[in-house]
Amino acid sequence: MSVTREDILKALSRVSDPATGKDLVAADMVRAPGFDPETGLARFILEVDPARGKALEPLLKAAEAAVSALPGVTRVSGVLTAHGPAAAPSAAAPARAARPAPDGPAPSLKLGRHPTPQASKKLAGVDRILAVASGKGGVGKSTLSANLAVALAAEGRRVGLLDADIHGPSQARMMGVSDRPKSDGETILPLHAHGVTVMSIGLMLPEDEAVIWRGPMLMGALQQMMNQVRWGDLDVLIVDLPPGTGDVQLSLCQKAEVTGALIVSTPQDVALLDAKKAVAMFRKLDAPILGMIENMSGFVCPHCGGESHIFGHDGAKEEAGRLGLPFLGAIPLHLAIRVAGDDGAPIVARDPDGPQAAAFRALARRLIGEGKA
Ligand SMILES: Nc1ncnc2c1ncn2[C@@H]1O[C@H](COP(=O)(O)OP(=O)(O)OP(=O)(O)O)[C@@H](O)[C@H]1O
Repeated sequence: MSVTREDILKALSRVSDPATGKDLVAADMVRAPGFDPETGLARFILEVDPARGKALEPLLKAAEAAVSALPGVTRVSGVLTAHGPAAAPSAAAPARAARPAPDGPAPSLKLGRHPTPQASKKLAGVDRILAVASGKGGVGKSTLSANLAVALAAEGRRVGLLDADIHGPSQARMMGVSDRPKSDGETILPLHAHGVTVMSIGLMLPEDEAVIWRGPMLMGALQQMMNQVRWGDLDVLIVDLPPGTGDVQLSLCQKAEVTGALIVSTPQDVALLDAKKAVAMFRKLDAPILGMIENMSGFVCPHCGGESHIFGHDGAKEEAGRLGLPFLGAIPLHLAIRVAGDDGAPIVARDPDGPQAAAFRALARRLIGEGKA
């Protein structure tokens, strides 16, 4: 039996928000109701005040129960999404250790709106946009993005680094920036570290605010980070993407002209399987893929200097060959790389001529040599 949009709205109009006494439809909280007759899945989004966050979980449950009672619905997926301006962090919401505490009130810019139409996919003043992506989390995307940014800057390029990993931003920690970016209400002034212009959504929002963002909210936030940050003239803007093949990746390719994607993977089969999905996504979105990079390629013992291949060896190189992509290099797994990133000075900044920086610097020189960065 098919369920219509109106059926879902009718069910949701029988659920009231206890805070206002209004039903969800009358309160204009319902977005994107939909039904998939093949799977029996009904979907909807509730757009809510971010300040109420988790307190609205029972309301979401009640809304899902109302929709699941409709004949023909076998599963329900309701999502809470936030609207409204970013608030300053509250004492009740301590920042995660990985995120430095911003030192002032949030800029008055309203982050977290739905995407708006834009005339062009070109970012004024920005020559190239490189997307750093991976299918799987934790493979070293952020480490590569930060070190590549610093390495390109060391070669004299004008480089921006945008942390678009909205649910797990780490560039503020890796690049060692903690000040709250300033804003004139129209534009956001980015920060600068190690010769790179840096911006992270993690510097703009209290941690518990973006976690409930989905779909259009993520897209809107990314669009604002691209267009409202005063990047200045850049040879290259590196975008550190979240892991996977979700809304942020899609939105970046739809809203901006990605000149090249770099796919990071460890040599393990599971990571490579996910990397293949990322490659397929960029191909579908017509974004050029510059190649694959193998991170954590071999473990270099800090004591004896010997190398062991904990996660296997050459997996990404072989996969790149199978996919018809260039293999752009292997980064060793080394304690110094992790420690430098945790300390806010990527290894290329901390020890530019050392052996661990070499692979990142070679990648930067190769991309410049090929006119890609
Ligand atoms: N080559 C390396 N040698 C040593 N440690 C590394 C290396 N690459 C990454 N790491 C460490 O592994 C952890 C995960 O790396 P990173 O945050 O860069 O991955 P990610 O793919 O961006 O993760 P996420 O999916 O959370 O965004 C970090 O602690 C980082 O310091």
